[in-house]
Amino acid sequence: MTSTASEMPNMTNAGDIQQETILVLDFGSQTAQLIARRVRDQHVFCQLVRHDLSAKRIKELAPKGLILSGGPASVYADGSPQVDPEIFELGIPILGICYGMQAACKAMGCEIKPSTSREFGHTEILRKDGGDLFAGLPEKFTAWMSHGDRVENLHENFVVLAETVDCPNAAIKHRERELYGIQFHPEVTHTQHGENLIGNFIREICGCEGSWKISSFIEQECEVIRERVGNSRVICGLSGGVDSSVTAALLYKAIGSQLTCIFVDNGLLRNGEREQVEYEFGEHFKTDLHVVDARDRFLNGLAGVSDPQEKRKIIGKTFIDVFKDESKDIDDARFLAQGTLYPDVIESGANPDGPAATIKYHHNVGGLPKELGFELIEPMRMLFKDEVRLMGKELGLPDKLIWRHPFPGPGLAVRCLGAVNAERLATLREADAIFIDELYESNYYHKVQQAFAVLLPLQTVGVMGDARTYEDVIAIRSVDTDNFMTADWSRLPYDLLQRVSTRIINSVRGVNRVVYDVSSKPPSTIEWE
Ligand SMILES: Nc1ncnc2c1ncn2[C@@H]1O[C@H](COP(=O)(O)OP(=O)(O)OP(=O)(O)O)[C@@H](O)[C@H]1O
Ligand SMILES: O=c1[nH]c(=O)c2[nH+]cn([C@@H]3O[C@H](COP(=O)(O)O)[C@@H](O)[C@H]3O)c2[nH]1
Ligand SMILES: NC(=O)CC[C@H](N)C(=O)O
Ligand SMILES: [Mg+2]
Repeated sequence: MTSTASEMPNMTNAGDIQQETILVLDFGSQTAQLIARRVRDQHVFCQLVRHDLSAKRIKELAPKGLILSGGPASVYADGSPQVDPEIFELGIPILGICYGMQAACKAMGCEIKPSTSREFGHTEILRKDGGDLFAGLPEKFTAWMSHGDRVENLHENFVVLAETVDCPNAAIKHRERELYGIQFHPEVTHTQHGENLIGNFIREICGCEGSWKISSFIEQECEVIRERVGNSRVICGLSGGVDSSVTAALLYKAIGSQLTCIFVDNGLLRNGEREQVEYEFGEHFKTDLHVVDARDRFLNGLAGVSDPQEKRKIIGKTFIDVFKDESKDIDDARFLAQGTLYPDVIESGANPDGPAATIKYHHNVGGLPKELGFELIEPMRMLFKDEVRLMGKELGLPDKLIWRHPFPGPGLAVRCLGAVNAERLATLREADAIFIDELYESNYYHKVQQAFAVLLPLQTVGVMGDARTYEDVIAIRSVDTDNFMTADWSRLPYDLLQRVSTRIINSVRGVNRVVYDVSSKPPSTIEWE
């Protein structure tokens, strides 16, 4: 069978989930991802799905529990997202958080209204009842709230577990069903005992044992890969980045010499990157490594294109074309392995069960051509970056590689805003190398999670050697993040920024201005395109 990108062969299908799973129904909360991470911290697999997933589909997926996330809307507003009321008949324990609680209560016949006193930030929670959800928690604790609506006229079927000064129904439980609601957010670290509360829900109430560990995931995936691949060969797109290196290491563990790695020099790489990959993977790892020089092919394809989504699509397609051509000489190369991660999948809106918003087409997911010509193997499609790093460690990869900053597959093309050509790429490459060098020199490289330079599509006026200049602007970006779904800009020391700026302006021809990006994600993203 030849798979197309839209079929997504190893997407979760009915019956796919063997391990105990919690599903988070996403109502658009900024912290929905965080809920999933918190659940996984308890060694229980957790997936984000769309808020209106039908009860029928949920039953097929057979989760041990459901968590309804918060969300920006008001449940009483026209067109606001609602749950399928049938989910309350499935007999699966449910925890509603903020909007999720309000949506559940509305479905159960309670009234939700705008509150006269809204609660944002730290709020004291006062417990009123024992109960499993709060087991082991103190009578009073501080939680993080962010709501303007509240549940009024609580139905008699509910009992109140906790209140705050301004919110009489801060935590509730249905008398007959395993249905809980909390108006505060246990997933954020500002909430005291949030971890215990989530732990109580998934272990005591949903009955999860918590056996989902990276080491068992590796063994399980190796089995799945061996079974799927049989005696065929697997081509792995290897970029030298964390994700594909871990993918390659996992595949090597599973199928050994049936693996061929292809590194594509797409002309969009950073200074010295090709040499580094050739050295590290050719010398240290005994894999069959093909290095393909496809610089002209990519740059010709990108000529005259400045739309970011268009760039990603062209790059995604060219990658596949290169993989196809290169694998012509490789016998029975049926499979293509990629280091696709969960955030790539979610942000591309590519999971039919998942939340729908398309933020950008990651070149390796939404940017893939329809007729792929390979069956995809994406063992980490359900993992977050920090989990992949753990897996890399478990598989014995060196720290230097595991802790490398991520570098997007479309490379410098999405950091060279506007036209992409050899000359502009050279300018960007030089500026980027200086920034990274200074980060290493000052021991900041490993204190931040991702840093890079961006070449802006505009010129500004400068004065150099008493003469007017009208030249390019370089933006530098550095972020602190643990899972790349949310991020804050790094508070780099001024003298470091100053050294970077001086070195770039003095030595990179055609640049007369450097700016530092002070935006967080959200509302910005980490990359500029
Ligand atoms: N230059 C390249 N040659 C071959 N394959 C590539 C190249 N760049 C990206 N890919 C493929 O696309 C996938 C996604 O790229 P992405 O940048 O997200 O991951 P990565 O490079 O492996 O890790 P990191 O996020 O740490 O950079 C890679 O896992 C790899 O399979
Ligand atoms: O392989 C990739 N293909 C892409 O198209 C792509 N876009 C963003 N990124 C990387 O993803 C992380 C989050 O980036 P954003 O905040 O810009 O969405 C950051 O680490 C980005 O570098 C990509 N990686
Ligand atoms: N954080 C939330 O889920 C907010 C829910 C709803 N919009 C409110 O203001 O109450
Ligand atoms: Mg990369």
